[in-house]
Amino acid sequence: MEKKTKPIVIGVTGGSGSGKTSVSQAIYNHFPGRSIMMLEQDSYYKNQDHLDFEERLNTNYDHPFAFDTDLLIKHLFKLLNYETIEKPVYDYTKHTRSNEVIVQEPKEVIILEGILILEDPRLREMMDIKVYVDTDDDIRIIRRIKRDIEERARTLDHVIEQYLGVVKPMHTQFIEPTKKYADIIIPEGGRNQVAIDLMTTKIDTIFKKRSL
Ligand SMILES: Nc1ncnc2c1ncn2[C@@H]1O[C@H](COP(=O)(O)OP(=O)(O)O)[C@@H](O)[C@H]1O
Ligand SMILES: O=c1ccn([C@@H]2O[C@H](COP(=O)(O)O)[C@@H](O)[C@H]2O)c(=O)[nH]1
Repeated sequence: MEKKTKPIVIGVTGGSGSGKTSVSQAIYNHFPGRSIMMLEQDSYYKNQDHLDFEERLNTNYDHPFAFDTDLLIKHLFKLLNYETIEKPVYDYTKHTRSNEVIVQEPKEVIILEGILILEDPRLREMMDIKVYVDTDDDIRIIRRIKRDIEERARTLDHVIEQYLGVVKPMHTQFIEPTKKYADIIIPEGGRNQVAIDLMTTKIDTIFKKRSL
């Protein structure tokens, strides 16, 4: 009996501020109206409704324990089985899940993006292509300061304290070491058009093979 095809999972990882969201968006935007979707690991940060705001501020968001990885894996399995999921929505300003969910229909190509997606062997096992966006630490912190103040309602002092206390050491301990699992390493994220073209060409081939 012919083996049924399953959706393709492309994992895109890298440190905070490396440009992995920009790379993933650029790939996704190349295929308007096609069977492709984004799945952000950030959506699977654990619910923290039981903690007060001060405690949430002190959570280590760069440790694998911060994520509800079981739920992410469950949803990924459903998508690979062509089932619809209800994706959680994370609110960075409140440091917890919002009450909303996004109904996400299955697609042929899934771009899974996040800082620690290559850290869990179960997730690695589910990916067909693994990409690591490799950007210097100084560039990443500059981007993070700008983004966290403008978009995530943080103060400069908080961003610096969090970076030195948690983000940097967790990056060294958990994120950087996952580079060895990558099939492709993209230097300097967002604007590496050559790398984005290579990825979109590969996805085009997948669509053609599936007559999509
Ligand atoms: N190549 C780039 N040059 C300049 N700014 C960039 C570049 N790539 C991303 N950015 C900016 O840096 C910030 C972080 O990028 P993002 O793609 O969200 O990174 P990540 O998802 O890895 O945290 C965003 O504000 C984004 O617009
Ligand atoms: O409530 C939260 C949740 C996450 N963070 C930080 O976000 C980054 C991951 O997002 P990127 O888009 O990859 O930067 C992670 O480093 C956490 O520290 C947070 O500050 N608060």
